[in-house]
Amino acid sequence: MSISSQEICILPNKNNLALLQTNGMPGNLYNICSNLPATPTRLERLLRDRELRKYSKCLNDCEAELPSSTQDCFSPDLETSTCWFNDEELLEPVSASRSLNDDGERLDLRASKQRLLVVANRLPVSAVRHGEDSWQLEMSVGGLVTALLGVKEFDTRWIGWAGVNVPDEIGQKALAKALDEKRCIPVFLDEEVVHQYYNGYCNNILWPLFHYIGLPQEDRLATTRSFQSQFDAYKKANQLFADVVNEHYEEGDVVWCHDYHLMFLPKCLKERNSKMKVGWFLHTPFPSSEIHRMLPSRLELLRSVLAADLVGFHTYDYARHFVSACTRILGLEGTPEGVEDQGKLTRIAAFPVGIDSERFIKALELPEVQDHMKVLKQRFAGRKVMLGVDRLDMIKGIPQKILAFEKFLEENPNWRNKVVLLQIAVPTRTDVPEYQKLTSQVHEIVGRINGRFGSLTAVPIHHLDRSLDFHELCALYAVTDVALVTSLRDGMNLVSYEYVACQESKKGVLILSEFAGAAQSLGAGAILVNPWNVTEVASSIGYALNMPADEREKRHHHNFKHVISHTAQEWAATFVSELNVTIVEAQLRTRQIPPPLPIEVAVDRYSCSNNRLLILGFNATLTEPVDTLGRKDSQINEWEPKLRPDLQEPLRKLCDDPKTTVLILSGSARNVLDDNFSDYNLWLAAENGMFLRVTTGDWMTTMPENLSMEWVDSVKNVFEYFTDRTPRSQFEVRETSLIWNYKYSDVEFGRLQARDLLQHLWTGPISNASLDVVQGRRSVEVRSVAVTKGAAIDRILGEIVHNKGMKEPIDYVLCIGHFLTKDEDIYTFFEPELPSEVPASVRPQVPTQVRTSTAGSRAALLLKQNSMSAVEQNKSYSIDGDTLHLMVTDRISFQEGSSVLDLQANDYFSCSVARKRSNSRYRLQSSDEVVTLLRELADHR
Ligand SMILES: O=P(O)(O)OC[C@H]1O[C@H](O[C@H]2O[C@H](CO)[C@@H](O)[C@H](O)[C@H]2O)[C@H](O)[C@@H](O)[C@@H]1O
Ligand SMILES: O=c1ccn([C@@H]2O[C@H](COP(=O)(O)OP(=O)(O)O)[C@@H](O)[C@H]2O)c(=O)[nH]1
Repeated sequence: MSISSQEICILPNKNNLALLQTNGMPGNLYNICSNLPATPTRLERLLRDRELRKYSKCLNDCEAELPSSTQDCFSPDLETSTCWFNDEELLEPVSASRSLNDDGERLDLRASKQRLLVVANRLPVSAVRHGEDSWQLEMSVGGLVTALLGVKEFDTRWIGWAGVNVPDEIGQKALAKALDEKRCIPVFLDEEVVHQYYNGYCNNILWPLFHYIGLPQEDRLATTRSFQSQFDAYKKANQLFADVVNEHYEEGDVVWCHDYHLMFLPKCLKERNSKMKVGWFLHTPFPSSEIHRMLPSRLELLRSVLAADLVGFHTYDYARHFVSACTRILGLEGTPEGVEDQGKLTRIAAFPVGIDSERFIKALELPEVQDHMKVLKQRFAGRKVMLGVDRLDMIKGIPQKILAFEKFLEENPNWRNKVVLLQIAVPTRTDVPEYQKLTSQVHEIVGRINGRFGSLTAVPIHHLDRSLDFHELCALYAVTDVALVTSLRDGMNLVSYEYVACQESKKGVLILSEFAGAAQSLGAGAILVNPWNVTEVASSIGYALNMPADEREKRHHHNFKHVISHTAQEWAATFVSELNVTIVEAQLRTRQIPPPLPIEVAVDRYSCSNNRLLILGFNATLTEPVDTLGRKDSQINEWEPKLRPDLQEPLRKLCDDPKTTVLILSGSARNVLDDNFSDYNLWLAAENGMFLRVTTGDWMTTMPENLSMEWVDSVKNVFEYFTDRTPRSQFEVRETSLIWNYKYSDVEFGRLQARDLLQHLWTGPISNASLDVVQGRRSVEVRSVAVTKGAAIDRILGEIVHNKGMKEPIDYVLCIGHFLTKDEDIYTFFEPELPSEVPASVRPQVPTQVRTSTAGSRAALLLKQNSMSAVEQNKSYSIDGDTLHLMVTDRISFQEGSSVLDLQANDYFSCSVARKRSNSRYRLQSSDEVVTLLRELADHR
């Protein structure tokens, strides 16, 4: 039995329950098929890569002990004045260390580092113009910069916007040159694009939406109106980034796109070069699909991101939301590995970012930091100091923090002169009106509280609207007693990591919002709070200030261990390693997909043959493609499948060709085929071949004699029950099978219901019946064991040959369809020596031998020319209403002689339609391609 990710075909049996896995759940059977023997699994590759990294780090550490002249790295100075980040290690260029081949197998310690193009809206430096061709570079502020500056394992180049408009060529050249020294490459965006793309679409639409703030209340309508032009600017800006990447890309580079500013970039890059290794990482939360679906551009954004090979998030929750958006909004398949679209898998995973902890720990020893610490200690002597460090952004919950502090002072008068809140509020996105409003709001609250609780000599809140330099910040982190992080939502929040890194001697307490990604990693050591609950935050402040030393120590120790082991370096290395592995895996998977049908060859062989058989599936092969989510009426359409109008003419021509026999072989009921094909001169096989009719004659049944249908009523009851309880699901009763379809229902609810249904079928009243329960992508079908297209074709061929009085053997077979794996036995029927488990990659593309005239091997195939007596002797007829029953027993003995099927290897074409994996020899992408094929055949008589 072959198994695909879409359908699992299992005989009802309690022991099979372990196999009952719906897509998107661990243990999906897809894993089983994708693991070719002797091929390392993804986990094996990743573990091996991790080992190599550890080994290489160990070696680098040893190298670091060597005199500096023996090391081949240089560190350009960063020209800064107000820059707080001026460490010489930053933005360092290449030094030798290690390299992995694509399989992660070889360690070459002297080879150069892997080239990494980091593409982010913001460069680590922002430019300030000092003259026509003179620029000063200042370090940019924000967690993304902090995280990426910690990435040192690669030969990295940054591509991004320098935060300034440079309209003139002289200025652009000079800036590019200055940036080049820092291994940065600028993307120039003009003022209008920045306004619409950065201030508008990024920071006024995506940012608030991704942080669950919703669109700005006051100008919501204005935003709605300007949405399209902002989205156009967003796409345009992304294309400009792509152009710069393409200009600097070298084969083998890893291109790592960052954040919500560049969701369109993976698509732009892959369209130009599908071989480029592209990863995309989101630094913000990815919201529930219920939020994402509000975006008018929801489909485009998701699809563009999915063009990447690997998509990363800080937490499993964000990753889960993204997968859910893809399944609910795009209707794609979510698997444990990621999201699958037309056979292309985009891997989705969580990669929590960290900081370069060593840098902070070492900085505490520097004299300038020690000096700052001394000053701060003197300044706040006798008072406990609480610290807040945030960009002045509405997601950071600064007003909520200050209000909680006010409540604490209100309720704890004894603390009023003994505690101070130091709030560093770094100005950010100052051109966006919402941010301007926030600044005034915060100033107002701070003023009010200081007025209320301040004295002539001291105020409870020290609020600074500015950034600090690195040394000042480290000193602050080190001397304060409590850090207060009250983000309403925050992708990660690196401030909390930095605070922990600097608290090894003081063991201060971290109060951390449960809505920051960091809560998932530092949650055990921190005091977690809901920032919206001012009372809870106020009491947590009291708890933190009064916490005994041993509890502080325990909590700090836990977090410190995490911060020093989950560093930015580790984050980047893990992401890139996983990206490399994903690419290797994608190549392996591609080899499992059948190659496209060589239409020219199929047509050419067709025109050279004399007695051709065309076996065509109906649903999704000859019908219009239906779009599950895009069109609201598609469910209704699918209830009544219709032959595509553009197929009518070619099909008629093919049917009228005396050298061609056309057989429509479908799971559909007889009336459906009658409705569509009565006017054509062809053969209809309904219900997977259990009923057969030449359109000039009556229906007959080819059901095996002993086929029991006693189970139908019980299964029908079960299906009715589930249909009632699953909105938009439906079930169809056919004569030999029952199908429950939940394609249009809520994906997750549908899956859960299917799981329940299957469990009931396997353990309930019909568990001992001889049935196949076939789980389709979003359906469950129950049929008798003997009912498959492959089993029926045997009898059908016998009848066709007999009925037509064929004198010549069939010398060309084209069999195309969108068949369930269970029904793909029809493909192997014509080449039985091929085991169905053999993946497409291993199958010979041109088979050496297909079915020929060996006597006596299979019923109804081998007939003595001019004599149908063998078949006739084994046939019996009965009449039931309008139906003529043709009973053919499975075992028929044949007289020796020539065959009705004399098929050369290259005259047999099995071909799946719109299937990701298949046992067919070839594939067609969609029914559109079927149209092309049939038109071509019809033109070659
Ligand atoms: O570049 P700006 O528009 O001035 O904004 C600064 C950065 O803010 C965001 O940072 C996020 O990334 C951090 C690191 O992963 C994470 O800890 C934090 O929770 C996020 O808010 C934004 O995502 C960056 O693109 C901006 O550069
Ligand atoms: O005056 C300051 C205050 C903070 N930061 C840095 O800004 C980053 C803030 O990152 P976080 O993840 O906490 O939030 P984001 O601002 O990225 O949303 C941290 O690395 C801080 O050290 C800074 O560069 N200058």
